[in-house]
Amino acid sequence: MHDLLTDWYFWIKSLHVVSVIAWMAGLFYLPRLFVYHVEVVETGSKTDKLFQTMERRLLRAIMNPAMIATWVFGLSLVAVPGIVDWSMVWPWVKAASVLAMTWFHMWLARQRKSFVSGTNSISGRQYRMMNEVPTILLLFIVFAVIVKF
Ligand code: HEM
Repeated sequence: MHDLLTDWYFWIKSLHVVSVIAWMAGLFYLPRLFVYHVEVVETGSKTDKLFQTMERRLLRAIMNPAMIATWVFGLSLVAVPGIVDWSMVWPWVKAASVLAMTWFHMWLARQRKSFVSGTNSISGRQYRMMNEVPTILLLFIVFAVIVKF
């Protein structure tokens, strides 16, 4: 099994990066949709339903599968012998950041449901601020995996 993972290392890493890109695209875009949904769209209108459809499809068709693929390929990379040295700092920074990114994904999924039930209580400004979370985590993750401090 270890030999197999080593042979496929570059393929797994490529698939990991592709999944990461798809996941990040959604993590950046969904909170932007929420900003416009709160600030411009009237609750119960046709546009409200259209936004709900766009948000549901983005989350279910792109973000959920991309998050799962990122985890599956990422954990496969962890299992490749000699790739992660847990005595260094970077794997811990990366682990904490990906857990935070996953929490952010779940938070967005909860907010999506609040639009469906008409109970959203978060303002456009707050969604704009939350939109910075994935950017900050992305910086931590990329510096961790590439600089490997
Ligand atoms: C979800 C759980 C994740 C796990 C378990 C994981 C694990 C890993 C591991 C073990 C590597 C290999 C490092 C190496 O070859 O030296 C890697 C590479 C990489 N990861 Fe992740 N990762 C995860 C999520 C993410 C996320 C969310 C991002 C970006 C936002 C990301 C970006 C990258 C990049 C860019 C590389 C390639 C670095 C290089 O050039 O070698 N990963 N990941």
